[in-house]
Amino acid sequence: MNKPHVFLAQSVPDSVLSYIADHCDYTIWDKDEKPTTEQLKEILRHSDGALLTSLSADEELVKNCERLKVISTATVGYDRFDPIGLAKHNVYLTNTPYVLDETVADLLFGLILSGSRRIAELHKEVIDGNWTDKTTQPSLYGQDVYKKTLGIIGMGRIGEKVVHRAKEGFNMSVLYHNRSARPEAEERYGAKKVELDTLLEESDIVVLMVPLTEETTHLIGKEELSKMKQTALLVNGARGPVIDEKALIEALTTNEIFGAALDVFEQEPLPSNHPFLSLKNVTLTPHIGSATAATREAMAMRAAENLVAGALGKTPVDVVKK
Ligand SMILES: NC(=O)c1ccc[n+]([C@@H]2O[C@H](COP(=O)([O-])OP(=O)(O)OC[C@H]3O[C@@H](n4cnc5c(N)ncnc54)[C@H](O)[C@@H]3O)[C@@H](O)[C@H]2O)c1
Ligand SMILES: O=C(O)[C@H](O)CO
Repeated sequence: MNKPHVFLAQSVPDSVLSYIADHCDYTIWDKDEKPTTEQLKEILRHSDGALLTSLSADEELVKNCERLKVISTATVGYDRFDPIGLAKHNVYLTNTPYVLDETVADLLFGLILSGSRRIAELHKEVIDGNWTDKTTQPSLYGQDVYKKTLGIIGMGRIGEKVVHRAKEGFNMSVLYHNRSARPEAEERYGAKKVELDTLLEESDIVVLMVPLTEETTHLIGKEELSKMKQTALLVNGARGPVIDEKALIEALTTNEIFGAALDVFEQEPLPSNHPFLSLKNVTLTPHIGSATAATREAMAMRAAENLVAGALGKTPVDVVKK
């Protein structure tokens, strides 16, 4: 029997490629520039499945792809894909939940600690040869994390792992804002579900961990920032557009809040003239929430398992239901 054919828009680890090759024939896109929409349409017309992690897909892309059964992304966030549009043409969208939760929560705690204790800012002072008596003056003191109040917006898989670290490691109080109540987390961590405004007003550290949707676009803007404490830190591990960056730059410039620690941005990579780059009260990382060798390999394998299952005509484990 002929194997199904899958398209890989980017390379994958050898172990993952070998798994795919056991079940499918494959083509890998090996050019530096991404395929154009027209090239992609043509490729997908001849594919049973596709791994499109760094690309996007909607109804228009797949409407003439009779063979195509699955589009897999090696990410948990799927905001660049339209699961409803794909489903209209019997194409599953799959993502990679669970396997990255602990790793992303670790990074978020790195951002919390860096932002609160000014680690990135003072690291730069040391590197630049500016370690003088002034470096330890009160105006450069940080904020405590231990026993402070963490406000988590988006108490999902990753949000809960952040809360676990906050409670078990740092004895923090936890407020959360989520679409639905999480009674287990309330019982386990003493987390309290509150309205967004209350969370903003009462938290020392506000962490964003919601998916990017119409509803969460610019969830944090001028008005929301004005409700935060002047000593508060804003941490974004979700997606850049969840924050209105213009409003955040204003709040950081006028010290309306203490600082921000950000892994995601409205435009990625950040343009070289971006105002964030000249602010001191920010920690910036280049969207590396899940970027450890082990986790990225686990994500690639999970994406491959979904891809292969779909291409073979089975229902993949991680079908995005919207
Ligand atoms: N920085 C990174 O590298 C990185 C890594 C992984 C995930 N992410 C982002 O984090 C997001 C969350 O991942 P997850 O696996 O925890 O997802 P999840 O679905 O388990 O959790 C998201 C939570 O947000 C809640 N939510 C959704 N819309 C909301 C709204 N309007 N108001 C309040 N709560 C809302 C949901 O109820 C859910 O509990 C992903 O969608 C992705 O965009 C980023
Ligand atoms: O959504 C995800 O999995 C991360 O942002 C990695 O891109």
